[in-house]
Amino acid sequence: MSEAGPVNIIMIGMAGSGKTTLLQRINAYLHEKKTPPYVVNLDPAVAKLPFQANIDIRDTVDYKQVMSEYNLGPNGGILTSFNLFTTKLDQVMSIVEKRASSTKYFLFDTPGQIEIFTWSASGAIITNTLAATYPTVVVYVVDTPRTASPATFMSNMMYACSILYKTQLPFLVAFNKTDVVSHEFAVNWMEDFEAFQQALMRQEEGFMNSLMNSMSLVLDEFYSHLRVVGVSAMTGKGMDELFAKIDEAVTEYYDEFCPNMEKQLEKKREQEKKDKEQQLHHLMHDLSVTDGKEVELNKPK
Ligand SMILES: Nc1nc2c(ncn2[C@@H]2O[C@H](COP(=O)(O)OP(=O)(O)OP(=O)(O)O)[C@@H](O)[C@H]2O)c(=O)[nH]1
Repeated sequence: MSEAGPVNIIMIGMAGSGKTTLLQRINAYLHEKKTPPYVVNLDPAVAKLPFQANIDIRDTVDYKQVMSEYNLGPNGGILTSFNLFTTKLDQVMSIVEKRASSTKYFLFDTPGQIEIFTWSASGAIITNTLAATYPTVVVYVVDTPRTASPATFMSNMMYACSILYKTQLPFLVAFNKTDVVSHEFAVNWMEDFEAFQQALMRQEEGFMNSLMNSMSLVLDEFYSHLRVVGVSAMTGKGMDELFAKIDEAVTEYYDEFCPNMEKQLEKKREQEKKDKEQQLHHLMHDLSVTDGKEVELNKPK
């Protein structure tokens, strides 16, 4: 891994949060900066893209055909298409490697059904493969106006938190649609626990109130390390700040993610070595038990 390598940016977020629109905004921003990105669409069900994807999952699999062929519903069709595409990931990676010297950013749009990417084996294979090759940053897109109530804010943050812990990748939250509602309330709730509690008491009652109170205590630790930026995919507001946070996330990739990954690999290698030694030990033991006599194998009936 070289520090001059390109950066993979993976857009993740709830359906309708504005992933595709924000990706298009980033695309335009990078074209303006004379560093055109390489764009990969991983959403098999998107009807129309506002940009020309360099690699498009829809060119490889037709999710409607997959649905009828395997007798699946829409989500099953999207997941199966996604799995089928992942079998060709080596081809995507060879393109990424070929383009690495001339492209600074690779952008990945993911399906609106967020769990298809975040909780599937294929999603993990894609993120792990990308992160093992070049700095990879997750941009978690939030629909700010729809997150203005404490309950939706809390569930969105819990989701973001679970994705961070699952991927372990440098992460940032992009509060989108700030042309409609400013994200200041969210920053305030993250920084000031009492402000969140007051908002909670105004809107939620009973069980929900105490549940969210406990959850917000858990999230406190998550907030303290979280990178947050307010953007508008529609107007382009916040793009410089977004890229400043992406730069910070890339630094985290080299300073924290890579050494951790190296430690985990070392642990895995040690375990494999131990397993091999144990297998060899068992084999030697079995050989000495049979004491040179021919071992009788089960005959097929
Ligand atoms: N006002 C405003 N609307 C936005 C913004 N970003 C996206 N939208 C609108 O939000 C809607 C959803 O945007 P998409 O980009 O399709 O969202 P998505 O997350 O890719 O959606 P899925 O593919 O279904 O997951 C569209 O109507 C966009 O025009 C923004 O910054 N401001």
